[in-house]
Amino acid sequence: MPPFDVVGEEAIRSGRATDAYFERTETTLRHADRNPRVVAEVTADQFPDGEFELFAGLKDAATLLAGHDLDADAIPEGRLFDGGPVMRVEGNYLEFARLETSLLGFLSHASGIATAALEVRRAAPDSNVLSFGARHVHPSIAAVVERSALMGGLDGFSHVAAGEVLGREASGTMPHALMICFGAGKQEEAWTAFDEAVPDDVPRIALCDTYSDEVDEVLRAVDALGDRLSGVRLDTTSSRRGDMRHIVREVKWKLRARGREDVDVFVSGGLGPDDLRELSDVADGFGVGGYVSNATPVDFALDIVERAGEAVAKRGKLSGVKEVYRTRDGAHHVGLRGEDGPEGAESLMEPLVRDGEVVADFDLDAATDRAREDAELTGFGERAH
Ligand SMILES: O=P(O)(O)OC[C@H]1O[C@H](OP(=O)(O)OP(=O)(O)O)[C@H](O)[C@@H]1O
Repeated sequence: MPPFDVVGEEAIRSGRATDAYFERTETTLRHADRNPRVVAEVTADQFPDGEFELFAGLKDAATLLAGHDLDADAIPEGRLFDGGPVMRVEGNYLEFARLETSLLGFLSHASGIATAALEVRRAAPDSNVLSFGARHVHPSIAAVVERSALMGGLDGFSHVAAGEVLGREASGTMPHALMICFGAGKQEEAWTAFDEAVPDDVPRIALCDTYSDEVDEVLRAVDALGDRLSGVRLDTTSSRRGDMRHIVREVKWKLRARGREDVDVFVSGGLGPDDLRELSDVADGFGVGGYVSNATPVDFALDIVERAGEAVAKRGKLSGVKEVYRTRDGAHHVGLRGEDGPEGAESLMEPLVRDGEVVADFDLDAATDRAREDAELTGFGERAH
């Protein structure tokens, strides 16, 4: 038995990370000597409805398909979509039947998290926003959470091992546990010990809400660390929160009165886009956890839409191979392959896998840029969203 309840990489790659009915399907199709050439599409909604979502998780999905005798196309990571396929797979069905479960899981979870991150980003476009939510999810998907958060436009993340996977460094300073290890009335000792202990390149951001009033602790942190203090974090628990906007403004006022306008004020704890809209003109940065990491996965399904060259579909699904477009005015359009798209519209599908070889690249910064540009074009995350 493995030490943790984790389905491993080998099970995912080999296709054992699947639902049992695909194994039964394979057995039945082989028994019947039937393995049709099909086109299958991954779709969340059939038609556009004005609600965009951000596409993520494609790097892992492509890795899953690699080495199988099939072709695949997809919209690039970081594009917004609203109805119609985000991906299509063409090949003999038995090449990829058992991969459906993991394929949808890779895309669904990452896209849900990336969409929530983009909402957060759009709510406070100029603030420093970090992803703090890995603690809410199974550790085996921490890198998925942090990569998706970055794709949505967050500025950094807290999870150390996810940073190793992504080749980026985790951020963060001190929890309440550190303050409590020193004890009430000894906040100065905790902040000073932190300053003495951690490397110089770690920002000195003092947690200022543990035992007493936020303004009081902030001014004490200023006195304790002097010029070395670069910021303060207010993580006031919800039962004691009061008017956070007023508290932040008062903190900023009193920092200014001390000649310490340079000290940044960060807010964290239970925040979502509405809170960031409310606070972004007074606070300098935010830590956002559960709103992003606990996002509902996108409800993707994989459906066969063409069998042996003939358009097919189950009831309620649209038959035939489709293309998706971004129109000049920022709308999403779904049409049949071979038809002309709307005039001036951009076709979104690109080659992903050819003859089992991954032909796309998955640069995270480029995906983040696409997400920002698409959000601006489509109006994603504006108040009405
Ligand atoms: O609330 P979320 O948006 O999900 O963000 C994550 C929260 O987790 C931490 O607090 P927590 O009280 O769990 O830990 P701490 O007391 O050690 O800081 C962190 O300080 C955030 O407030």
